[in-house]
Amino acid sequence: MTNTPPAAADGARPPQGLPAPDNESSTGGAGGNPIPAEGRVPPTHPHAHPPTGLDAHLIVDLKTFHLDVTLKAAPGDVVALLGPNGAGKTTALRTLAGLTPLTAGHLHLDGTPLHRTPPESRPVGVVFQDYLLFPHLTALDNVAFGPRCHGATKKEARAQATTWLTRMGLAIHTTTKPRHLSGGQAQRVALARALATNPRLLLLDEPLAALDARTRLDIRTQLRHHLAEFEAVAVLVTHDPLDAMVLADRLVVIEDGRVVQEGTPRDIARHPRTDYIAQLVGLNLYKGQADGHTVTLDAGPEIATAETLSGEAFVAFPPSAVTLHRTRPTGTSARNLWHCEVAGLETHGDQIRADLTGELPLAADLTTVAAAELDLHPGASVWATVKATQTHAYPA
Ligand SMILES: Nc1ncnc2c1ncn2[C@@H]1O[C@H](COP(=O)(O)OP(=O)(O)OP(=O)(O)O)[C@@H](O)[C@H]1O
Repeated sequence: MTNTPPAAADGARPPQGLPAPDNESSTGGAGGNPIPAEGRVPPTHPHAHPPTGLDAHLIVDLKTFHLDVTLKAAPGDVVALLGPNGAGKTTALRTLAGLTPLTAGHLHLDGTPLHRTPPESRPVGVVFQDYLLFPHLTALDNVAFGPRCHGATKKEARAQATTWLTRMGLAIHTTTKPRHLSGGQAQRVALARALATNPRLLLLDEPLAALDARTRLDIRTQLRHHLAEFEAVAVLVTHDPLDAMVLADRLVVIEDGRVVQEGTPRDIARHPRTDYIAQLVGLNLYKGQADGHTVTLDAGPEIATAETLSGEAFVAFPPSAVTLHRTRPTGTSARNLWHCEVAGLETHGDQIRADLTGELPLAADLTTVAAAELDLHPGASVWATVKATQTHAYPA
């Protein structure tokens, strides 16, 4: 997500258009309520309706971009919005947060229309990518800021903040200021601040993007645990398919302002329906006309499949299912054989990924030793084989 709301990096402006925080450390226990009366709502949000979750049809017209996304989620669901750059994930999240107005459509949470409620009064918690912690406030006061904005007294807010920081394993950091927190600790403080308001909708913008690889692994596990315990709706935006698969129950893939596919991580990984998703989950994907065990691609060649289908179909197989040969193989049991040319080679984990063009454009993975033995280089002519049993065909 690239265009987060006005940053509070200098502590001057709070997230989500909320009033600026009082410096709780300096005002002590006395002091008046800094929150304007019109921005005050009860600390908890009694439901006019039983909690039914999120029911949104987000239609937003920006100058050169049109978003039209339907999102539904039951309490307890964790939904990940995935999509390429510029797809509209940020716009969708900002609209859910009330930072970008709806042009049309609706936004209902637990049966209540939210789009008529100002952002600061919505039962919505947001964790921004760069956390937007107030640098001059301690971890405790940063977290207490959430409930304070939702009308809690200073004492209540601090008690809630202490509970949440303890729950996040940060009890010993209550008096620490953000600059002395590690990335992972700051992330948890930001999550505690959002959760301390008892939101009915939790929004997370690239929650792990600012962390280094090692911290990311730990925090991903912890975040998964906290999200599993969260009993309202959580929506997160991420570029990272692993984060999405680990953290979310359901993925909603957005391309060009529209939902192109949604489902469980397993469904999406097994049945990608666009090139972007196929790339994301690391599969070669083709579309064509199925007739029995053969799918004839729109572009020409045929793929032999294990499944029997008829009509429009997708066929997918992983790059690891491809075997490369420098001369046309004889006596292979693989039913698929294509003549290709190496367009490029790159390291992919501990493998070499060969990008092939020709009869069928495809990606193939092989070991470094195999790549050396085959003397692969850009422009090299190769034969690719794939067993029908390693393909997966499904209706388009
Ligand atoms: N305030 C705005 N006014 C006009 N156009 C905007 C505005 N904000 C975003 N856009 C456009 O809307 C489109 C979607 O942007 P958005 O940031 O929602 O995508 P994204 O999926 O979050 O991308 P990324 O992954 O790069 O963050 C882009 O073309 C962007 O230029």
